[in-house]
Amino acid sequence: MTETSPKGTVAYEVVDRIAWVKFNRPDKRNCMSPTLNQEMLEVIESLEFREDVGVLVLTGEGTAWSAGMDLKEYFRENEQKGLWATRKAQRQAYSWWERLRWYHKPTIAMVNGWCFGGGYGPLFSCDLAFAAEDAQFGLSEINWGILPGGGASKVAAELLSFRKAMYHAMMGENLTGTQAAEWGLVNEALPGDKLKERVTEVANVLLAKNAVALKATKDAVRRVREMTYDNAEDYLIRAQEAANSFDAHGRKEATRQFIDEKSFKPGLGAYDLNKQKA
Ligand SMILES: CC(C)(COP(=O)(O)OP(=O)(O)OC[C@H]1O[C@@H](n2cnc3c(N)ncnc32)[C@H](O)[C@@H]1OP(=O)(O)O)[C@@H](O)C(=O)NCCC(=O)NCCSC(=O)/C=C/c1ccc(O)cc1
Repeated sequence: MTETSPKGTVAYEVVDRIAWVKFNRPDKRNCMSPTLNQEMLEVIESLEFREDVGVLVLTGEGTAWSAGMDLKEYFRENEQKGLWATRKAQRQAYSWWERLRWYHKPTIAMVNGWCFGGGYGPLFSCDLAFAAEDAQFGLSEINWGILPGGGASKVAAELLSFRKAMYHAMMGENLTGTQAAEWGLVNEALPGDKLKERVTEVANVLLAKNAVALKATKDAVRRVREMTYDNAEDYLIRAQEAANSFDAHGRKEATRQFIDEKSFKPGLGAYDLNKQKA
């Protein structure tokens, strides 16, 4: 059953351990107002540690994923109120993107349509991203006279080559979902009517993996990007040991199924979570 946040800017439902969370301002192409940012934080926080949630998918109602920041409510109205209001609105936006970057469960962006500017923040926050072939991605900031702020330039520089990031940020041209996949902004592009099926398939693969190891893995990939090789090696030893203290049995059970029972090969798939011996 679909539920909505109190002011209706976010819709969500949990089906078979997948939380489908939607930007829900289709009339405004799901642009992010301060209300949406506040409500999105509350919704994702409420889902994060629910036992019936194993994966979160972020998508959009209607023709847009998100048309970026709300130029009226996020920018103009806050600028009129003063710096305090601008800073507050920034904190509201950045805090849910940050929360999502380090989310306890795996996260997937399912980009169904328009994705502009500020939308690159949550796009990067999600661990994986799948787009409709005809979705449109753009750093449109240059087209209305600002730089790609709110992390958008950083996302372009993180996910694209230097030349492509420059072109994308400076030219104000859009990429289709297909091009976004070729450029590395998203993992894959699919026909719109196949998008949900593929995302569900990916989510189900993740649901069958060891959840403690998945959280450690997604954090590790984000953290090591900024480390030297030696620091990464050290961090990964510690992260592995910390993960083991939360899940002492998983690795031992997987080893048992591989070495003793010979019922699976780690190189070819995940061990059976349901077989754990007492
Ligand atoms: C191509 C779009 C996405 C769709 O076109 P459409 O399907 O023909 O729809 P409409 O343009 O008719 O839009 C429907 C409604 O949604 C509204 N809308 C549609 N995007 C918007 C919108 N970003 N705002 C505020 N109303 C909108 C639009 O004004 C209109 O409102 P209304 O006339 O009342 O029905 C078009 O709406 C459009 O170009 N939108 C603007 C995209 C855009 O440049 N986004 C902003 C990028 S910049 C950014 O995000 C900044 C990041 C940032 C982050 C943090 C920071 O601290 C600093 C910076």
